[in-house]
Amino acid sequence: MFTKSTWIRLPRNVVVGHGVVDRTAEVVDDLHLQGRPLVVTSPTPRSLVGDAIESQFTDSAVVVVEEATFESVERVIERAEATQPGFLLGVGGGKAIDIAKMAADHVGLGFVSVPTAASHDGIVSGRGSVPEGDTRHSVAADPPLAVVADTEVLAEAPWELTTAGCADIISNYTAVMDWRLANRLKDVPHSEYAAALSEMTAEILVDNADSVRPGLEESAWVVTKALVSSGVAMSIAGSSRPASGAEHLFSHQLDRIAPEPALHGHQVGVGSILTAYLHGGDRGFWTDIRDALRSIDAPTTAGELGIPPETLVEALTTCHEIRDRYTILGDGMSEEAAWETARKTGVIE
Ligand SMILES: NC(=O)c1ccc[n+]([C@@H]2O[C@H](COP(=O)([O-])OP(=O)(O)OC[C@H]3O[C@@H](n4cnc5c(N)ncnc54)[C@H](O)[C@@H]3O)[C@@H](O)[C@H]2O)c1
Ligand SMILES: O=P(O)(O)OC[C@@H](O)CO
Ligand SMILES: [Zn+2]
Repeated sequence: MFTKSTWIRLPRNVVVGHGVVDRTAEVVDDLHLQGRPLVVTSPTPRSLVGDAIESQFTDSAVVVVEEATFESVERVIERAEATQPGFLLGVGGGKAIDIAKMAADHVGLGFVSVPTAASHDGIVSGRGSVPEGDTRHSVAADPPLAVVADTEVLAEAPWELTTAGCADIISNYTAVMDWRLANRLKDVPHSEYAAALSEMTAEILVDNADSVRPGLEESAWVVTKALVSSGVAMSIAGSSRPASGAEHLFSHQLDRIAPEPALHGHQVGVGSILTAYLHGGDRGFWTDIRDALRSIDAPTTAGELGIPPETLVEALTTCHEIRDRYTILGDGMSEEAAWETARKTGVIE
């Protein structure tokens, strides 16, 4: 008897292009959302597009968040209970969008994602990523009802935010390898459609790396399309598996232990060099990953990340513990092997 079922949640409208932030109210109308918005944002994005967004609504409430924590989610929920909005707008980088997404899910309201940086593939996904104690949760949440990605705003964002988004996409290669391995070894549920879409997204981005250059609105367009596509792969999978393997565990651990963590995308990019090496050894394709990262100006070494070598090795040897997600790291690497991997790949000079 056939008993399988799936429920793929996707945004209804994805609006990408020049000046579209001024059409946020129109996008909201198209979704038939009622009432006023609660804008969830952080200080810089608020100063950049806050007025442009708020002026489109007769009345709006705002909550400013700084970190992706459960306390921040709680604060947004309290603000929503106090202000009774009709929907939430998440405006900013990955952290503000994750918090808005999770709070909206909790209070049962619709949510619209307005990224101000092309820095991560949570723009569209039905996941929220939050650290807690020794672990890192990938929380299921309703994906945004709509995405409003203004390429003018995204192109003016600091270049390193865009290169972080590119690296988050390039890391899909190793995430998919880990997912296939986990399926073969541990019978972890796997979707070949989601895996293929995730890999293809990385491939298209790498093929177009030449057109990804600072200040070009065309670059913001190329990268945003890839981030949307990667988020859709996560929605099809019903998990972050197609875009998050051991390279993400490594980055999540750096977020916990590094004196000054780097951007999420930059850390997963370097993690991807390391885990690509583990998948294939000397004959592996880790050099392709490194070269792809270099071609879009993303970091490829501990030094470029600003992470001390000892911290990087500690993250590599302990990150398998932070989540129950089987990857190439298995039940952990020895310290010697971690140093060797980091040196052979040039991640530690
Ligand atoms: N839910 C998911 O599926 C998913 C996917 C990928 C990443 N993430 C999460 O997203 C976070 C990483 O996102 P991030 O790299 O955007 O970090 P972030 O949200 O901390 O943003 C980085 C900084 O850039 C600022 N910023 C945003 N737009 C700007 C602009 N236009 N100009 C100047 N500054 C601007 C932000 O205010 C912040 O200070 C991590 O917590 C990661 O786990 C989630
Ligand atoms: O579930 P996590 O590991 O937070 O991954 C989500 C996202 O960062 C994938 O690019
Ligand atoms: Zn990521």
